[in-house]
Amino acid sequence: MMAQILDGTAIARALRTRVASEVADFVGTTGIVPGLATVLVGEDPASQVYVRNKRQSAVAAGIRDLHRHVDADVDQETIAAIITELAHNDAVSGILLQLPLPGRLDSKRLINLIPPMKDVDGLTTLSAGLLARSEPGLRPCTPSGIMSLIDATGIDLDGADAVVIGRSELVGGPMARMLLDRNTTVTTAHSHTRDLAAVTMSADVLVVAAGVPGLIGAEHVKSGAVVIDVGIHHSENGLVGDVRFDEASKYAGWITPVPGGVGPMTIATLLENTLIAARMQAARPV
Ligand SMILES: Nc1nc(=O)c2c([nH]1)NC[C@@H]1CN(c3ccc(C(=O)N[C@@H](CCC(=O)O)C(=O)O)cc3)C=[N+]21
Ligand SMILES: [Mg+2]
Repeated sequence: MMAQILDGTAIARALRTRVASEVADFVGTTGIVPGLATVLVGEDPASQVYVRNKRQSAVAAGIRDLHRHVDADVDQETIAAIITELAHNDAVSGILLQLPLPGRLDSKRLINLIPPMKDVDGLTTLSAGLLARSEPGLRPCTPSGIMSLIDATGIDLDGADAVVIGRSELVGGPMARMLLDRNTTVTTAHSHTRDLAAVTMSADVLVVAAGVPGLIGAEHVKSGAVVIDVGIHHSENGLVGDVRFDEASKYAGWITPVPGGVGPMTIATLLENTLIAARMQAARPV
């Protein structure tokens, strides 16, 4: 049996179309055009590609594009002032500070200058706390997009075994929490896990966000599992993930490709969060 492909490109396109139509309705009823402010520091080529994709997708969905690009040698106070200006700017519904930042900048302090209602990346300490308590709030885009992918398979998550590899603040941490909120039995594995295959072989849902190219192969995948590959690495053979696709797809029931899996869902979810943010601010201004 070969796995069915979880086509993130197609599922993200459908989500972007739905968001675009809801944005048009929102503009019609409120007169407010949602705005997304992306903040890019420096010239990292991958970050430039991602930010360009986010801006283009926003415009295509009827969201206003407010971009700030600052030099790599910017100091902490300058970028703090930019974020504070965006925080008070009524044209801005959502603020996304593209990561990683140059190491001498204090990312956490800068992210926490984003008001919770404009935190479309779900990365502030407050948004993380709301998720930890299962209270309503903006959720990080990648795990939220992955939940949409898993739901597209139609599998029943209640009582299922889920394994997340990785515990980052951007992906693995919030992913485990969101799967728990859907009543799965969640295990988090990471670089210190002794016997990875022993843990992953029971997974009905396996989310791989380890940042290690080709970490997961045939010996890790339970028959029929949903396998989500968050990894994205440049290699001689183009982009590859954390999962050896050729091997894992022989056993998985569903599997995401790289590219065309999680990446497009991250961007579509960012647009969804920007609309949610605009709705919150229309109801109760920041
Ligand atoms: N504050 C912040 N929020 C983020 O959400 C964030 C971030 N910083 N820093 C970096 C990571 C990475 N990320 C991706 C988004 C889209 C694709 C994407 O569209 N990938 C395409 C391929 C793109 C390509 O060709 O390189 C795909 O997988 O099909 C990938 C990765 C968001 N991130
Ligand atoms: Mg890790």
